[in-house]
Amino acid sequence: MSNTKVNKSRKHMLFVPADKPAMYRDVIFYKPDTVMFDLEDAVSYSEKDAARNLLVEILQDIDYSKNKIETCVRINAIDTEFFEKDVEACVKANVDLIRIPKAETKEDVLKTIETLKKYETENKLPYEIKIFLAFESAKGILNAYEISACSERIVGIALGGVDYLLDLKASKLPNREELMYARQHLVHVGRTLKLDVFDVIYPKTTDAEGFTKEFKFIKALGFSGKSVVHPNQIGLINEIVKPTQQELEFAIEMQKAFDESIKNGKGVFLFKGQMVDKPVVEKQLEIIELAREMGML
Ligand SMILES: CC(C)(COP(=O)(O)OP(=O)(O)OC[C@H]1O[C@@H](n2cnc3c(N)ncnc32)[C@H](O)[C@@H]1OP(=O)(O)O)[C@@H](O)C(=O)NCCC(=O)NCCSC(=O)C[C@@](O)(CC(=O)O)C(=O)O
Ligand SMILES: [Mg+2]
Repeated sequence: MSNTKVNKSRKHMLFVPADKPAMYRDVIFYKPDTVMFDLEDAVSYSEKDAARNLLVEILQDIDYSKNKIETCVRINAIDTEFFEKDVEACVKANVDLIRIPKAETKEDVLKTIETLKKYETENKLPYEIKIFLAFESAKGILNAYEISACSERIVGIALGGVDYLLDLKASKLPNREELMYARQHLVHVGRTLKLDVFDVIYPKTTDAEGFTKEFKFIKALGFSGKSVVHPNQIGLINEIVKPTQQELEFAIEMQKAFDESIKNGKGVFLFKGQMVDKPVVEKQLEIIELAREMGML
């Protein structure tokens, strides 16, 4: 994973409205993989400047990377009066990532990156801020591959379900069937380009059962993780993805058996009644890696 200061895979990105000072410190206890301070839709027009100033002030003070938390800021779109100041603030706040909302064209994303480069150079930033793109419209979804492939800075993509439904003039179905096309399209784009792929927010913050069902479903579709709006949802994701002790032991045993088999010149063999070859072992290696990240090893 391409990441400037924090080196672990992303499963959750926690939205924090950038105008809520009390939430900034609490985030350290919730331990999201990525904290995403929002300057866009969670902040009202009258508070945009104050929120941006607060963000720079607090991020110069708190070092989230010490707690292995990656920082991201969702900026306002390029066609707003806030855009340029938001980008400058991200550089001054030394963030790891910028999330570009409502991405629709390659040209706008490239212009955003040019603006970012200008401020990085002016401020002599010693690293490159990476980019996460959110697709939130029919046009964005259709152009997603071309846009996502336009720069090496792009490390992940996300589906913004609330705005997407508005744009599509669609409504929520019981199992979110209306999102299937966009979800599967973005998973294909993300996996082709080796980017993280993030699913829509789940707005019912106290519905653990509904959240768990939806998270298991989107993991099975191939998503890396989910944008979340409440700390409760971080714990739920950790519980779902954390391998059981039994799964971990199985993975370690299979890896050992595979290494032995390779030494003996055999690429395929039977392990506990199951055929095993390279891709089967690679899946188990993901479990071992995740267990390591989650402190089980
Ligand atoms: C919903 C609510 C107000 C409820 O708060 P409440 O305080 O009533 O909740 P409580 O349960 O009482 O909180 C218990 C304790 O946790 C603390 N706590 C709660 N949430 C926390 C948090 N996020 N970060 C840190 N701390 C938190 C709280 O401060 C309290 O701390 P304490 O007082 O010390 O006990 C709050 O969660 C919240 O603001 N969420 C983020 C909302 C947001 O950013 N929306 C914009 C992004 S989506 C969008 O724009 C759509 C999108 O664009 C998306 C896309 O593109 O993907 C699209 O198109 O789909
Ligand atoms: Mg949105």
